[in-house]
Amino acid sequence: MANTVDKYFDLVDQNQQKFIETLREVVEIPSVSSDASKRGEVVRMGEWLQARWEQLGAQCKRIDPGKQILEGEELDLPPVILGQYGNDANKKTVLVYGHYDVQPALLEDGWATDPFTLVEMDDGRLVGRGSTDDKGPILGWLLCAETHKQAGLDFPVNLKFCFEGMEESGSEGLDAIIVDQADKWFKGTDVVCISDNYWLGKNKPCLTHGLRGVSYFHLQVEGPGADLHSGVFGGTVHEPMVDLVHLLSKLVDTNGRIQIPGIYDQVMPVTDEEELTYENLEFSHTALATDLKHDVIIHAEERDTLKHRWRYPTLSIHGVEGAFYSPGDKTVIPAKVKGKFSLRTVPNMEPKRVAELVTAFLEKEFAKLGSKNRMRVIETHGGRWWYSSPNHPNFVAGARATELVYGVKPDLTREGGSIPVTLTFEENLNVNVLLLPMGAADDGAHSINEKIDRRNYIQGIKLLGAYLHEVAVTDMTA
Ligand SMILES: C[C@H](N)C(=O)N[C@@H](Cc1c[nH]cn1)C(=O)O
Ligand SMILES: [Zn+2]
Ligand SMILES: [Zn+2]
Repeated sequence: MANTVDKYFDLVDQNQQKFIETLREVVEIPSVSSDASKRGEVVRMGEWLQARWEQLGAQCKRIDPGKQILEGEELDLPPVILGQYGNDANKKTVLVYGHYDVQPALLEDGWATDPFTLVEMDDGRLVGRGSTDDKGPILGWLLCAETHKQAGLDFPVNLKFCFEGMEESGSEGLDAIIVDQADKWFKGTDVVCISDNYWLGKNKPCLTHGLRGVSYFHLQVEGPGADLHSGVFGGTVHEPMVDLVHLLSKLVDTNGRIQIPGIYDQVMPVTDEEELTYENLEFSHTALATDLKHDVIIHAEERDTLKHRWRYPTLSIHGVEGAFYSPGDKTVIPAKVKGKFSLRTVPNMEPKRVAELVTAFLEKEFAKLGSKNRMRVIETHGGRWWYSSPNHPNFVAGARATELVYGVKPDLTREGGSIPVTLTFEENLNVNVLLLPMGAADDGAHSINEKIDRRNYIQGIKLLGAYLHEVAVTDMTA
């Protein structure tokens, strides 16, 4: 094994520039799943992936999950690309998952360069939307397989893959496909690996064994039939935006404490054993404050910041649809506004209970306003939290691979973000799932100037390959 892996590492080093060009090609496809006008681009990205894997000899199956209504338009959901690369009864079978859709990005949001053009900076940052979330990592699996084939190296496992184009918009349609394909396409899977999250800092790699869930809400307040002149109607009608701002202000206090009664009732208490897991992690408020560009950290202790990222629920307010937001001064009373907020959920919160508590609270608060406007709470998408033991041999394989590539033992972390499909794989395939991130803490996923460092991208391609070689020689039944 050592010889093959060394050859593989050498080839990855030699092909660095080519791999960056491949990343450039996919960043140029603006596959934004939340934007109806970009749906064709999301599909094009899925087709790009399928074509490239088929060229390599993988057997692929495209599943179109159905329709969705977005911005009042009926749209085809982007395809789920399932694949099988290699089918040797003597090898283990690893299923990898990733997503080829990205978050929205506009130059005017504050990007220094065009978000859909990959730019390599002097300090090694490869800047472009999707570079770290999740186009870099999904290319990692492809480039690993291509490199083995080009060099005539034996591929260590049978690889199954599942790539979706709706992760950033609630993975609509995917759960049903996984349930349906559990005994078909996914049959024979020994372990699952997902590369779609980030290290805790900039230098120390990690393995991740937990994710928070997400419950996303629209709070709609509707009043008059059309926007009104504030000089004529201000002070004489109930304004939807005024009601909405009142309601949004009740959800969470300025120290991040959720104000919805009952929301913390289902949260698992911290045990002494869990306390120990916050020791010796490579995480510092100094580094975090630098990444944030301004010290806006609420908590005094690092471990409290991590607890509020990993194991306590949080509530964030994202935006208001229908409100005036352009430059300049418009004296309008918007007729209908939608406040958007989400909760990140943790063990043992149940999504149904969360929705009930949120709705009951907002209805009560709205009633107190005595407004003649109409209010609705709509849960638009959700995903469940996931928590797993990091003692499974799949994690041992991930740790060995990390040591081989980076020369250090990885930290064991949980992730504040959500990858809803993780639990669906675990429950329906009855196998262990490992999260093996490629990117670093300061990559700026979902933010402006998203990047992946050249180091993380190239070493990450090695890491995914090394992991597959380690799985091949690790007893997964232990
Ligand atoms: C962690 C992962 N890379 C990610 O960014 N997940 C998203 C999933 C999501 C849910 N609703 C919209 N997107 C996230 O955690 O926000
Ligand atoms: Zn992602
Ligand atoms: Zn994301």
